[in-house]
Amino acid sequence: MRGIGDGTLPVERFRHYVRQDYLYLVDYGRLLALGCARAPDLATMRRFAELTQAILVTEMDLHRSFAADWGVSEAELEAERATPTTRAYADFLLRTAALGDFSELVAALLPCMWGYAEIGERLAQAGPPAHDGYARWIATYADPEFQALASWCRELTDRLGAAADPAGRARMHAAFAESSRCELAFWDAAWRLEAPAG
Ligand SMILES: Cc1ncc(CO)c(N)n1
Repeated sequence: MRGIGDGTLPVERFRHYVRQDYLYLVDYGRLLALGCARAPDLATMRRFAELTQAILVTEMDLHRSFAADWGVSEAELEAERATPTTRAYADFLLRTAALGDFSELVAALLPCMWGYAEIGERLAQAGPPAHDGYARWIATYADPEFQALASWCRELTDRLGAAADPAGRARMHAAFAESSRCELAFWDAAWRLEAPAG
């Protein structure tokens, strides 16, 4: 992340990250769409629809723009093979969405939004790097709209946590912790240029 902030990140690591992140975002979009379907009220449904749109359109446009810069087509991005780390993270999210309750789903999606909002904000405060692509990456996550969606996710998690019984809260904690571990592993996998599964 520091390498994105100061423009020194070797581009092969960034490329690896963008290609795997594209696959990740497809499933993250599915998670949000499932959240939309399961949301307890219409106002929450609308937010989930907005979140889904923000990921599948705005955020993935960023990835598509990088791919275009590298002469990589959208179809090639989609055809990329997932690494074990990408697969494990996406499987965990979708398993939680399929088998857990709405509160667990929300706790599982929070580290993704919160982590990137935090990184985007901090790197933006330090000023844009000389590298155009990395500056674009930072601007996407520092954007007030992304920041607002991340804040809303935090508030929703707090509300659901306050309303949950101790066992429900423990399940939320577990989902949040597992997702946070997956986030860290995802950065590390790009750094190591992890090979695709199978
Ligand atoms: C792995 C990962 N987590 C969170 C985000 C932010 O949506 C992202 N693009 N990728």
